[in-house]
Order: sequence, then structure tokens, then C-alpha cells
Amino acid sequence: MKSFMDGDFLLENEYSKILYHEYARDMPIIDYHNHLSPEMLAHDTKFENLTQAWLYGDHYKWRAMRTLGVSEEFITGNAKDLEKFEKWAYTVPYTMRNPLYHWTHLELQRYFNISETLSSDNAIQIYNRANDHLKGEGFGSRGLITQMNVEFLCTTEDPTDTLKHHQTLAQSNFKTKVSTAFRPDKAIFVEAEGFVDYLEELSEVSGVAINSFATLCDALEKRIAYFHTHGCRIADHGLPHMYFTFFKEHDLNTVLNKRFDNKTISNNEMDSFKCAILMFLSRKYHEYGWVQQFHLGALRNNNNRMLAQLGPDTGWDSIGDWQQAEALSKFLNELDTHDQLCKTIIYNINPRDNEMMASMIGNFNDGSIRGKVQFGSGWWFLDQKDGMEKQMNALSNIGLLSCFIGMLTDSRSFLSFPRHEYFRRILCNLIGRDIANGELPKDTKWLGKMVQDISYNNAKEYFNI
Ligand SMILES: O=C(O)[C@@H](O)[C@H](O)[C@H](O)C(=O)CO
Repeated sequence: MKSFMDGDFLLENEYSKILYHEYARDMPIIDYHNHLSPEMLAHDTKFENLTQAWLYGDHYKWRAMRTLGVSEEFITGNAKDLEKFEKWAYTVPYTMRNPLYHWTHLELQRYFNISETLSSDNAIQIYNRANDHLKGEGFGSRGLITQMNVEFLCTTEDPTDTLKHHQTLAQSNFKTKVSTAFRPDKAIFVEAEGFVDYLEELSEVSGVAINSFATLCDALEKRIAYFHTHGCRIADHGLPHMYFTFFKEHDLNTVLNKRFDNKTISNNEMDSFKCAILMFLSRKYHEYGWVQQFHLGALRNNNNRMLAQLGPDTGWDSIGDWQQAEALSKFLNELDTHDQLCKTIIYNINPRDNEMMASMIGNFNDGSIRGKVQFGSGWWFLDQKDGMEKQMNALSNIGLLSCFIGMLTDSRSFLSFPRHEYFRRILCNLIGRDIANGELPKDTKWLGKMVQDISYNNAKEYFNI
């Protein structure tokens, strides 16, 4: 019987172990999508305690604590950091079978060499032991990244961002290359309450007076050029679904003028605007040689009361069930038809769409670039063992797992990088299981190279790092 989370954690047989320990484990990390703070990296911010490093910003943990009945005071409220940690320690045993249980103990092991399981019983001891580490060398924001052998990481910024922290990092001696992803969502959601105010910000930072669809595009292009100058080569979008509707520029200006006049717009006007702005952006990404990502299907901000209290990305989102395939196909086809489709990564949040996504990418992998269009790793509610296995099985069954660019943390926590280890163990076990069952040859050399490609080489080549 295996011990809990021992050295062969998630590795069921000898082949899984060989693939992980001898091939995947020591590959550097390329984390091409996350929400880490570039400011904290630029300043190499140290953490006063484990609560700040582990619980601040992590809405995965917040949802678990709320489900257990922990008061918001001890989550995002005014309780002391130690009190918040004690509530998290109380919660952890109740997260068994949720990925948080594995991530929590993997992180305690990898950063703090703590192998005990966390609970209320040992909360204070573990808190103090971890804090002693955090006070030491190599445990600032940069050190935590360096410890995990991270070669490249990509944060996510709005087009109005100055990128001053990325510029600081580029001029520093920090070994990890820190880039940014251009995330223009606020310019896309034309119906959003703050849309017009946002256009004023965009106008200010771009130097373009935005009074029409064309000038909005000019402003965005100026920011794409600015981001490009500062090393950005990736864009990202969080959408309920893709948009594809017929539009005329005149109508788009009508939509904008209605928003400037605080008038409501129809659903069709909304969709036409979003299709048009996304089409413009994608064409520009292609022109600049960028990679574009589309995170599709999240049903965001479901709890108005808590949104008003805490804002977005605080744990009140869930899996949506929009139809995805037709609009996505037509959008990508329109770009492909005019040779304007850049490298693209599509992510689904509803597991129902796994096979659809795995088949969709084959429509536009035209042989021009190896793995040009990618089915992204299990995202958000799917970035756990079951979700990752299902995503990789769908990709294996319908596409080519060997061309997959693998894992990303999508995290706001500097302690999340063992999630790459978690992914690599799951990947190696999937393949090791097939070898043990006689479904794959005992060619650990070939399959070892495959797991190294999925863990690192494919992403390095895909993003030209
Ligand atoms: O990029 C997104 O929109 C989501 O990943 C979002 O940031 C979410 O809060 C998240 O971090 C899920 O892992």
C-alpha cells in the first residue's frame, strides 16, 4: 500500500515512475498564463507570513472555506493573518478529494520541507515553521519562482498597463524571463457598466481620442505596439463564448454612440461589436506574430451581493453551458480564410466541450506550424487530476498529445508552481498505465522524450522562448 503523497505520488507503476523521475521531473517550467503580480516580482516582495503568501488572492481556497461555513472575516475580511491561517488549517482536512488537499501538501513539502498533513492540531507549528523559511534567503517573490526552476512566466495585463514593473524586471538580474499577456477584455465587453470610463483611460494612455470604432481600434493597436515593444508576444481573452455575426462599421459606430449616450444596446448589437473588435484584435495579433488565447465558457460573477462587496475574481464564478462550437469555428475560419490566423490556444471550462475542443483544433492545424492550434490544459475547475486526465485523453483520442504545450498555473499565488509537478505526474502516469497494460510499447526513450516535450520543449518552441 502506498504512503500518502510519497516520492511516487500519483505514479502507479514502474513505467510511470521512470517517465516522471528520469524524464519529466527536472525539466524547467514555462508558465505561460498566470495572474501573478509583476509589481511584487519587480520589488522582490517578501511575505510577512504564510497567510500572505498562500491565502491572499486565492479564491480556490476562499470557496472551500466559505463552503465549510467560515466567516468572510477570516477569508477576505479584517481578521489577523494568523487567525485566517488557523481557519484555513481547520478547513484543509475537509478538502480531501478536492485538488486543494494535494496542492496544499505538495506546497508544504516542496517549499518548506513539511511532510505532516495540515489541520487545526498543528496549525501554529506549521505556520511558524513556514514563516521561519519565509524570513530567510530565497523566499521573496523572486526566490519562490527560482526555487521551482521557472524559466519563463507570463502574467496578464490590461492594455492600459504601463508595464513599468516588467521593464524593471527586464533590466534586473532575475533569471526567470517575465513577460505579459495582453488582456483586452474591458475593451470587448461593450455592455459593461464601466465601458465608457474605460475607453477614457484607454484614450489617455494611447493618445487617441476614441469617438468611433475606427479610433478605438487605433487606440488598441497603439497599445499592442507598446506591449510588443516591451516583449509581449501573447494575448488572452476570457469570453463566455466566441462571437461571429455580420457587422457593418456604421452599425458599430452606432453601438458606441449609444454607449457614450448611456443608452442600452441590443444583444445583436452587442454580439456584432464583440465579433468586430475580436476580429480586429486577432488580425493584429497575426500581424505582430503573437499567440492568442481564448478562455471560453466561464459564468462569472454569479453572486451580485458578493460581487458588490468583494469585486470580480473572488470566488463567485462557475461553469457556463453556452454552445461553443459554431461561433468558434466560424471565427477561426474567417481568420484562416484570409491567412490571418495566428497560433491559437483554446480553453474550455465545461468538460462537456473537451472532445469538441480537441476536434476543433484539427480544423485549423493546416501543417504550416507544428501544433499551431492548441487545446489548452484543464482550466479553472478542470485543473485537477480528473479534469487534466479527461483533457489529455480527449486530446489523445482526437488530436496529438505529443504536440501539446502542457500546463500553466493560471494562479495568483507565488506558491502554486508545484502544480506543474502535479500535472507532470498525472501525464507520466497516464502513459505509464498504458505501457503497463500493453497499450503502448515499453519504449521509455521515445515516451520519455514525449513527456519532456509536453512538460517543456513544446512550449519553448511554441512561444519562441
Ligand atoms: O483568466 C481568467 O479569466 C481566469 O483564469 C480567472 O483569472 C480565474 O480567476 C482563475 O484564476 C482561474 O484559475
